[in-house]
Amino acid sequence: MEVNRAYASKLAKTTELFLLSSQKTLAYSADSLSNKMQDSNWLQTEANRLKFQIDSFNSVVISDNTGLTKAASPETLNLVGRKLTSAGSVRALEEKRAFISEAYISTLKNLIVVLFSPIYGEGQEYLGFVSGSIYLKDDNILKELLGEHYYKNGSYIYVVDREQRILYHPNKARIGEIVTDNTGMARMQETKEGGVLLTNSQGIDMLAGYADVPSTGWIVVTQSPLESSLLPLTGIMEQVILRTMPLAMLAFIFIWFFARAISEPLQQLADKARHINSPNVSVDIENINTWYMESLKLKKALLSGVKLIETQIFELRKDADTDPLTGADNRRSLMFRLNQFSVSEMPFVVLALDIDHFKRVNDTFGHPIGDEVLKRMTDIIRSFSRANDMVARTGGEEFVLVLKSMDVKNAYKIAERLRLAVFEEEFKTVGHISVSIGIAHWRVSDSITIDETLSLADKSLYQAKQNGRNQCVIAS
Ligand SMILES: Nc1nc2c(ncn2[C@@H]2O[C@H](COP(=O)(O)OP(=O)(O)OP(=O)(O)O)[C@@H](O)[C@H]2O)c(=O)[nH]1
Repeated sequence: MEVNRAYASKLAKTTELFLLSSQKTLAYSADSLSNKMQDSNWLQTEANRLKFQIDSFNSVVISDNTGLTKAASPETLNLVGRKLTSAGSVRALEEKRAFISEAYISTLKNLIVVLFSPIYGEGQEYLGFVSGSIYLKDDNILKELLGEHYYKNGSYIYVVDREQRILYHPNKARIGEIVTDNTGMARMQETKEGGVLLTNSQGIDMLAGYADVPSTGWIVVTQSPLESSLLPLTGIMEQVILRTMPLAMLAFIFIWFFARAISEPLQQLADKARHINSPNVSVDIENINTWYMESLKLKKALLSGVKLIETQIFELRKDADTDPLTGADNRRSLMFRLNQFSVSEMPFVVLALDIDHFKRVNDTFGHPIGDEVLKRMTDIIRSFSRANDMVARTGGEEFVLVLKSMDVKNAYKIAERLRLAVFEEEFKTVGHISVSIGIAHWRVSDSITIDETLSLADKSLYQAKQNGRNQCVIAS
């Protein structure tokens, strides 16, 4: 755009110079004719000189103050003796001063621009004018200057006057046309010189540079298609992309690896956080490779969270499985373990134990003392259990001792020893008490359920109570 502006500016200045010097030539000639208006030979010679000495004008006319042609060159125009009625001539006679006309259609039907210079006599009386016409469509210096430019990339030059009439254009047919559909025209008329991105009458985007010719108000426009201006850039862009591609790929791969290395421990930690209740989650978290400080901090936070949860779960589980007074397992826990034994076909013996006349203990010594008896009783029963056996409190003063992998005979011996141990115990405040024990055996070969086994043990216990208490009874 700037290149176009500079070129348009140069052309506009050259045009201005040409017009001013042409006008000076006419003015000088007009001066020399002040006392020669009656000499038609002289006038014709002068007209020929102006026409043929330089190529500024396509025709030269010398008129008197009535518009009558006194001399015209080339003579083939046959204007001598004819009255001039064209717009320029009428204006020249009226204004009696030097000026450059707007473009108009001449008497001879040419599209012309005419330079007028008045002729004054020695007493300053108006005698007529000398005019030089430039035919916009024919050859002349101005056409050489403005009309002929050859570009390969679709650039071209045109000139418009104040009325936006085209004076020069590579397409001759358009000369004389008024431009109406050029989006940059208003701006050009307004600012006189500059650059503008416009859409021309063919709808093509153009980068235009423009400059005005001050003496005529013409605007010289040099414009190039936007697309052809950007075309080299596209090539450069392609080259830049091609050359930077390997580096960009390398950078991309590096970033990808690095991002993966960063995200991997986070991903794994998030995965473990999602399955926080799975077994061994702490070990899994511990094994995650947290190679940078932030992930390490996250791992530690997660581990302490897991530990807290595990502790709480352990506490809750313990609460759910144990009897709060004695710390023995409760009925829920008992059933769970017995079912486990049954599934794994592990034989066991159930001792259902009930304190005799416990109501009396409570009634005599009070409930808190009764509680102490229950706790001590638990300890005694526990002292008869082995590592994988189980002590459960199943009711107020009822207990169950489960003896794993044992036959009834041995179980009975243990039950008897337990009963005696209780009987011999000196309970604090209370003194001696006794227990009754019902014994039931479970084997997979007997095909009885856990509930049936417990029920059998209860029945035997009931039998022991019926038989007078402080004794052991084996289920039949
Ligand atoms: N101190 C205390 N007493 C309890 C608890 N749970 C139940 N008991 C009492 O245990 C007693 C059970 O009485 P009973 O079922 O009549 O049986 P018993 O007096 O032991 O008589 P037999 O079993 O027939 O020998 C009741 O007095 C209950 O209040 C407890 O947690 N603490």
